[in-house]
Amino acid sequence: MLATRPIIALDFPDRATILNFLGTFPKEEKLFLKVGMELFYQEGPSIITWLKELGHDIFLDLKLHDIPNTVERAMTGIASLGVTMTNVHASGGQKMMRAALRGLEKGTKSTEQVPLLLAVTQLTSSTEEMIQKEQLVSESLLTSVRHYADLAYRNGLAGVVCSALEAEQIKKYLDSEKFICVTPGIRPKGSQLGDQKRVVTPCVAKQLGATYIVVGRPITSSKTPYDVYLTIKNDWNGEKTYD
Ligand SMILES: O=c1ccn([C@@H]2O[C@H](COP(=O)(O)O)[C@@H](O)[C@H]2O)c(=O)[nH]1
Repeated sequence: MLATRPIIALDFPDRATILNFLGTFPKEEKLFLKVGMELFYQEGPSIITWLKELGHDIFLDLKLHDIPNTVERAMTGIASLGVTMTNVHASGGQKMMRAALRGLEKGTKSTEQVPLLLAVTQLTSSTEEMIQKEQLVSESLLTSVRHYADLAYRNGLAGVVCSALEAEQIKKYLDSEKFICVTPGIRPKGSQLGDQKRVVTPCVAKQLGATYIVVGRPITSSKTPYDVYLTIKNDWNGEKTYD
């Protein structure tokens, strides 16, 4: 399985700004949008209903990380929103991951699909040095990411959030092509890295086995978001490369 549409990270403060942003896209273009903490905490669940009514698919990226009971109950609420994908931090542990799945199953209507549950491994803004010094991880970053992916896989999650740099290794390690690798830290050649550390271009992400790419600022900060979106989409789909 390989997604054709890049997921756009809608890191905006409110509905008015999104209306402006989406106004630069043709109305008939159905997008895969990621709603994260900034937008969800400002606008609340109604933002999801609204974006879905416009015909878009939603990845709700709240990265839950709490005790299993709390995460289970929160996920029941999230499932009722009808999102396609959502996530937890893998470092919350196996019990928490299983609780999250239970919550999603409880909250999903019998006529709808249970949202895909992903586990965030190591943030794409983290480096080898950071995880060793700040998290006291004694293994390499790749080993840590693979370990979290393995926990997610063995506990029935659909996939992980990781850098595309690790996607190939994860799939090999788990011997599963179906396991989803959703990869932020995507930067077309020449674009600003910002706080991202483990980055690749859309084209390289595909070669490395990413299932989905997540792109925010290269599109949302552009003066021509739709053009940039199409260029990234083409690069991801192998129709054009940057050099
Ligand atoms: O490891 C992670 C997990 C989530 N993200 C999110 O993806 C987007 C990336 O945005 P850019 O503007 O393209 O950097 C953002 O919403 C993050 O919260 C991530 O970057 N890394």
